[in-house]
Formats: sequence, C-alpha cells, structure tokens
Amino acid sequence: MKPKVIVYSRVPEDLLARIKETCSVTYYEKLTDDNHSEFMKELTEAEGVLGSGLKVDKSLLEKAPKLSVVSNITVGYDNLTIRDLTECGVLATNTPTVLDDTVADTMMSLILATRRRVVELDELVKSGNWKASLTQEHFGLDVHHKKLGIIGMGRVGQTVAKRAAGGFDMEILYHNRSRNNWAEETYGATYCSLDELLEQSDVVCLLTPLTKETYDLMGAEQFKLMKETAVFINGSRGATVDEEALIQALEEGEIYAAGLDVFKEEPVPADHPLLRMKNVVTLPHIGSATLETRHKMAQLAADNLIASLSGDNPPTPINPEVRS
Ligand SMILES: NC(=O)c1ccc[n+]([C@@H]2O[C@H](COP(=O)([O-])OP(=O)(O)OC[C@H]3O[C@@H](n4cnc5c(N)ncnc54)[C@H](O)[C@@H]3O)[C@@H](O)[C@H]2O)c1
Ligand SMILES: O=C(O)[C@H](O)CO
Repeated sequence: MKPKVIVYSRVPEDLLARIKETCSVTYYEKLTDDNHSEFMKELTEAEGVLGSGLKVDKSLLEKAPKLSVVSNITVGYDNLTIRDLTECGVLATNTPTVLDDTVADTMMSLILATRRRVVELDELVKSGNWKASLTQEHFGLDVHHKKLGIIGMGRVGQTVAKRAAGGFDMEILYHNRSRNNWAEETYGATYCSLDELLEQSDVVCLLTPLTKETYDLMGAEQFKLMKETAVFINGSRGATVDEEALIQALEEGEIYAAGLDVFKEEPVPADHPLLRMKNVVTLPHIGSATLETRHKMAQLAADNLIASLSGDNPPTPINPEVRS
C-alpha cells in the first residue's frame, strides 16, 4: 500500500505527479480555515507532509501518530520545533543551496533600490512630477566601493558577498556564529563583532535564521550604532527585527533607508507604518520566488519526502540522527 501524504502548499503539476507515483496524496493548494478540520483528520493517517510554513511541534505531532517525515519547501525551518520532531522520531528536511543565487539577487535588488531610491524615483516619473533635471534632494548614494556588512555569513550570505565583492567592488565585513574561512579567503571578508559591523557598514544585510538568539536582534540600540547614510536590508525573517525601533530609526534619520523582504506579520497589514515611508522598499517575502528556483525547491522537497518514506537517506535532512 502506498503511504499517505499530505501536500499542503501549491507544487508544480509534474512534481505532484511524481509524488503520486509512490504515495497516496491529499492535496491542498494552501491551508485555510475552511479546510483546517479536514486537514487535521487527514493528519491522523498521514506518514508524510510536504509544504511551507506549517507549524510542527509536540501538540501537532500528538495528532499525527503515523507521521515519519516533514518536508519543508523552504530553507528556513523556524516553523519546526526540531527537538520535538526528533523526540518523536520524525525526520525533518528543508531545501538549502538551490535558492542561494536567487535570494542573493533579491538582496542586491534591495540594496540598489534603497541606495539609489529606485522606487521613489519611479513614482516621481510615473506621477508626472519629473518637470526638470533633478537636483540633489533626489540624488541617492553609491553602492560600488562601499562597505557591506553581512550578519549571518552562511550559504546565502556568501552568495551575496560574491556579487558585492566581485561585481560592485564592495568591501565585505561579516558577523557570524563562527569564522567563515571560505568567505575570508575568497571574498576578502573581515570578521567583526556585531557592534563593529553596524558602526562601519554602508549596507547592513541580515541573513541569519530566526532562533531564540536572533529574535529582535536588530533593536533601537543596534540601529543607533549604524551610520546615518547606511541602509538596512532584511532577508532573514521579520521577527529578527524590532519593527517599532526600525520605524523610529527611519523617522529620526538614524539610518538612510530600509529594504525589507520579510515582516513580523505576513502578509504585512496594509496600514503598517513601514508601508507609508518613502525610504522603505518592500517585497512580499519573494526572496526565492522565481519560477526556476521555486521549481528546484519543490523538486528537492519531493526528493526528500520520497526518499524518507522509502527508508533511504533524504538528500537534505535537518535531524539525520533520527535515522541512526
Ligand atoms: N527572504 C527569503 O525568501 C529567504 C530565502 C532564503 C533564506 N532566508 C532566510 O535566511 C536564513 C539563512 O539561510 P542560509 O541558507 O544562508 O542558512 P545558513 O545556515 O547557511 O546560514 C545562516 C548563518 O547565520 C549564522 N548565524 C546563526 N545565528 C547567528 C547569530 N545569532 N549571530 C550571527 N550569525 C548567526 C550561522 O552561523 C550561519 O552561518 C534562513 O534560515 C531563512 O530564514 C530567507
Ligand atoms: O526560508 C526560505 O526558504 C524562504 O524564506 C522562502 O520561504
């Protein structure tokens, strides 16, 4: 008998068909209040779930006695309480590496958009307010040859460093849990304390996972350390930033601008004060969202699910010790 699985996010047709070759699939394009009770009923029989964002902890695992694998279609896994999964013998998998280039491109677009005021100036042109050659109140700030401070020099951080050092001649500073010799040797990156990085950088790019340690990592004290001409870019998770403190720093001119792909509440409420600020460029959490990359992520998630259910080692496990 094929194992029962729930696919709870939209995945490309070809991959859904592949999963169906070896699994009996219940498919929801997304979880809603309307399908919640049906989903919870299916969960009691499910051996695997695949999708992005489902919160999995002890309370959910108690309702899923047959579950053996949770396959995230994301690299970040702050939605999973790994200790609970491991204690229950449930394998967790994610989708690292395949999205690095696309996310790094998104970070570069936010860096360029904030420093060169791309969105604000686009609005000026489209609203018919370009009446004469622009003067310096509308000029932006350079990106090339400036200092880029990367907080979280992991896979995505390194890929941003590659673009910034190689293409924009930027000097790379970084703060990380441990030294990254590869980034130091390849991109000339210099390791700093968090405070040093904030004081010296023209661009601060946050790329850590969301954990207890990184919750509200950027607060009032940290924004005060930044240069008035520096921009802050968040590509990690919204909860790594104290948004009230960010708003204050922008209002008081403590920093020049912010580029945000992620928010504490997503989708961000339409009346959020950050959305009214000219010097804030926002994106709807689309760091990895190109057709090609989202397909690769879903493919890796499907490979993880299928391998785990057939007793093989999945390509990218988070808690491989479950199998040992
Ligand atoms: N916006 C998006 O669409 C998008 C896309 C991909 C990844 N992300 C986020 O970016 C994160 C990083 O992805 P990755 O693949 O580069 O992960 P990674 O594990 O390769 O890198 C994360 C780095 O952060 C460092 N780190 C962890 N805690 C830290 C702390 N307290 N202080 C300093 N450094 C710390 C780690 O040492 C590691 O080097 C993901 O967990 C996810 O939350 C967002
Ligand atoms: O962690 C990830 O993969 C991205 O945030 C996409 O959700």
